[in-house]
Amino acid sequence: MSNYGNIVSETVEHAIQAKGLSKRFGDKLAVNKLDLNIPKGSIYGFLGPNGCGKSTSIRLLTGLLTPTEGDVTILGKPLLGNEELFKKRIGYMTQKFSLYDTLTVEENLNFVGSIYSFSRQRKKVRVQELLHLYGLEQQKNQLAGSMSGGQKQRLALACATLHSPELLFLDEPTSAVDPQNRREFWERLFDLCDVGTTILVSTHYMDEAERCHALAILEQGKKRADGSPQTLMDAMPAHVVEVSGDKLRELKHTLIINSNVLSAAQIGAHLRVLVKHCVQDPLTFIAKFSNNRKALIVRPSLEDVFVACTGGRNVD
Ligand SMILES: Nc1ncnc2c1ncn2[C@@H]1O[C@H](COP(=O)(O)OP(=O)(O)OP(=O)(O)O)[C@@H](O)[C@H]1O
Repeated sequence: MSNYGNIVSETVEHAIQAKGLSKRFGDKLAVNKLDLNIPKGSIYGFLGPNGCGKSTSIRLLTGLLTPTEGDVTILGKPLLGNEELFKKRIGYMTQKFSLYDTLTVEENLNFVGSIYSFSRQRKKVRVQELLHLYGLEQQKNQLAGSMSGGQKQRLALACATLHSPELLFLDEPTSAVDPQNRREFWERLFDLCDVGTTILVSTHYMDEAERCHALAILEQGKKRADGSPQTLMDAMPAHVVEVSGDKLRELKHTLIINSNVLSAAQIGAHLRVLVKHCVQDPLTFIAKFSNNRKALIVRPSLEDVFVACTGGRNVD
């Protein structure tokens, strides 16, 4: 169902559009002139380090924060003035999962159903459906506070989607869970996407960002690059050279002070070096320092793109 592949087409319907979106807290410009065009039915990622403005951007797009400047259009209508209307069409899962620890799994879901004014019968049916869908039937009488990270995450997603929102915002939803739970969680996101839900997810993790149909790399409140993972990798603004041999730490320290080197990081038995595009022949350039060590030009990864776009600062 995703129409991300048609993003260049004029006929693409957008779930989220933002133009010049900015948010200032005192002297701090947390979000700086953000432009977004996110097609309906796609999974879009915000990738960036702590404090780069991911959560603030999400709060601006959900109407929980008022922008200092800029406009947001959600599902074809301006967000400003329609915040109440959108409450029923938007789901939001926060980093902390926002569960009531002293309520059971079922009580948490019932509570959300009441917030959305579901009738008793509709609530009963929907809660049973979600308990089944998210594998929580066995835990339905367990207090949310006593559940594992993965179970809490499933319950939080069930709560955020109880009212079947067309648009779902997920703020670092997998920070507290193990890789297996992260995998399963992403399968559930694609199931939601398949029935037409548009999902915006923020993350620190490269592997998660690579699962998105498209993503924005954010740094210090600014969008440094955006596009599908493949497009970003194809348009990588640096050469990637992998060097192998001995004394790689020594070589790293020599390379990193050269102004044509964006980054040098050891990955296993290789040194992965990002050389600026202005260097015409990166292998000859590296050979000047590498003392007959083996060097190869390799395909960029999303992490290389991230490093090149953000000047070498790492996500944590
Ligand atoms: N209510 C606020 N008042 C003042 N400063 C704020 C407020 N909310 C966020 N900030 C600042 O804005 C910047 C962006 O914060 P934000 O929480 O959006 O980043 P983030 O990318 O979501 O970080 P994290 O990954 O740690 O959640 C940070 O410097 C933060 O301290």
